[in-house]
Amino acid sequence: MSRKKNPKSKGAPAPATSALPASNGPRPAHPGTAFPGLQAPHNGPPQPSRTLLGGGGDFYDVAFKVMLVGDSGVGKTCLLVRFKDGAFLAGTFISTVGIDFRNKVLDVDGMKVKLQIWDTAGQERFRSVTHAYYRDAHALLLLYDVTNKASFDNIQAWLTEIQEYAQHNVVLMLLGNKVDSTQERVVKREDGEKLAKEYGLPFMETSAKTGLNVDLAFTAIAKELKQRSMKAPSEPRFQLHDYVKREVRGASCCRS
Ligand SMILES: Nc1nc2c(ncn2[C@@H]2O[C@H](COP(=O)(O)OP(=O)(O)OP(=O)(O)O)[C@@H](O)[C@H]2O)c(=O)[nH]1
Ligand SMILES: [Mg+2]
Repeated sequence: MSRKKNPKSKGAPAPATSALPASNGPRPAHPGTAFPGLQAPHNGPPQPSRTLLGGGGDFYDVAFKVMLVGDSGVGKTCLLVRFKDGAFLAGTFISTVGIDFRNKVLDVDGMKVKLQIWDTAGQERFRSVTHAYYRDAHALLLLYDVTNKASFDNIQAWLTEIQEYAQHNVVLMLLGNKVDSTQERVVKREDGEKLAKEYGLPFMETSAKTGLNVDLAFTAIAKELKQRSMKAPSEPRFQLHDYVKREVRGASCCRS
């Protein structure tokens, strides 16, 4: 992934031209066009089609683009790495440059759902790069860091940005990350819940370090997107809020 040492401790900003997808997936000609399985442009309802992606043998029925957004350092890259590889990136914080993505195919109730997950740079100087990608996102995971009050206070600004640049029907979820850091916590779970309720968002606390609720966050998004993509769903409508409330684990719990 395109990662760069935190500029707070090092030199000049990298040029925005480094904001290209990495070679770990298909390289789109334009943002949001890397969906061979999608029949509709941008974020219109994707039509199922069994597709073989690249040489990796990744069959899928339907594909969606999910974006991770939030302040620099909240743990977007770590969350993605935890979900994709089941590992935690400990040690020196290496800030993402521009934008990057990883693919993961999930089995959602018998259907192969491919998530193309875009990991954005939280740093202000890459904001214009990120703006260009919002338009094609089917879902957004908006993160703050429970040990960083400013990242929580900035959620409102992120929501304004999302309102301006994302599709009006984008699936949005609020995540309070780093709940393993109990000593350093400054944002209470209730505060996150209150904010989420105010904006009508599903909410959960996560830890990229322990894996708490990480799979759940992506699975919930995949279920919602899959349901939306089906013209005449045979099963009862998936209720994202109810599902999250039912499945979410507390920070004191050890399950992921
Ligand atoms: N304790 C703890 N540390 C975490 C967690 N997630 C991320 N970190 C640490 O927080 C720092 C920032 O994580 P990143 O994932 O690189 O943050 P980011 O949001 O991608 O930051 P930008 O790329 O600059 O936008 C790193 O030092 C991680 O090790 C977590 O769940 N728990
Ligand atoms: Mg990052």
